[in-house]
Amino acid sequence: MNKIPTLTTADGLTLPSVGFGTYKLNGAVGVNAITKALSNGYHLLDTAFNYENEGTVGEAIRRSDVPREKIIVSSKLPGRHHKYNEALTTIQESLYRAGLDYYDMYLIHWPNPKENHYVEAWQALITAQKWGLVRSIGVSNFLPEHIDRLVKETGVSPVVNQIELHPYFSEKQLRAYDEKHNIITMAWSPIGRASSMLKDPVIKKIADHKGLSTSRVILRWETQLGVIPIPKSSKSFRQVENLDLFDFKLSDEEMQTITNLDKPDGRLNNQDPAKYEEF
Ligand SMILES: NC(=O)C1=CN([C@@H]2O[C@H](COP(=O)(O)OP(=O)(O)OC[C@H]3O[C@@H](n4cnc5c(N)ncnc54)[C@H](OP(=O)(O)O)[C@@H]3O)[C@@H](O)[C@H]2O)C=CC1
Ligand SMILES: O=C(O)C(=O)[C@@H](O)[C@H](O)C(=O)CO
Repeated sequence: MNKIPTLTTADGLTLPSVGFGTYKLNGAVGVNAITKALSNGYHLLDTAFNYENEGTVGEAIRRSDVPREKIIVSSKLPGRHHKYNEALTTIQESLYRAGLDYYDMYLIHWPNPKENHYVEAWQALITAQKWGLVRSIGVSNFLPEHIDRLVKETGVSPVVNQIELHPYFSEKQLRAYDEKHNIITMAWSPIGRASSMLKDPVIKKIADHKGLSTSRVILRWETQLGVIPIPKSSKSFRQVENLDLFDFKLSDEEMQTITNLDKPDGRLNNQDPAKYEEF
């Protein structure tokens, strides 16, 4: 397998251009899957307070042969703890759960604009970074209006925005906004949670022509867009497949053909961050 390229955040953190999603990987089964992912070459792990598996991630890191300092561990603040003091306590709890001294990246999971405490949450992340609890800070599911407000009220920009992104929802405008503001876009559910997207005839035609699986074509499309996909798999052979993206390329025409699959209602579960709230 070819070496995995890296991207560098605005504040100097080096990120592998593909990460590993851990939602639903819990307990002993989760520890085995995540330890395997580390040995298969994933050095960016995505977790969240709400996944209730930060302990699982921490245990996998301890069991792995990969040194802690070679791994980017990223977690997320839940919507119910956006108030400043609660947010700081939650980040500390997140670290205790994982048994780690620091996170490399910490994100606000959802903006929850009706609750309207996300600026306070951001101030807490800024403090956590000053205290050395987290190396870099970012957001997830934030729209430009939410990020503009963070920057206006605190002067500090997130370095990452993790959003739903796959061929049926390719987020052209939000990607352009992130790029303009030097924010790296990460793609969640990058293969659409193995939905019918993996059988899409347009993607399948490109995949068949190149002798590849549809998941590899989709993940390669994302990396060529400059986005970091974080596919999850409990199976070692799929983990390997999903990382094997760097010995082939999609042509400009193939890229555009996949981008054209975008649909306005292409979200998997209709989770529009302007309205959807998660606690
Ligand atoms: N910030 C946010 O709000 C959100 C963040 N996330 C993050 O993004 C990560 C990835 O998204 P997720 O929702 O898990 O969905 P993914 O798009 O990563 O799909 C995961 C599903 O695809 C299957 N799969 C994986 N690889 C293959 C393959 N090569 N061929 C066929 N099937 C495959 C997996 O099954 P199996 O395990 O059996 O291989 C699993 O069912 C999450 O784990 C989480 O870390 C997710 C949602 C929201
Ligand atoms: O996986 C995540 O990070 C989420 O935010 C999930 O809650 C996701 O949105 C979901 O699965 C909701 O049903």
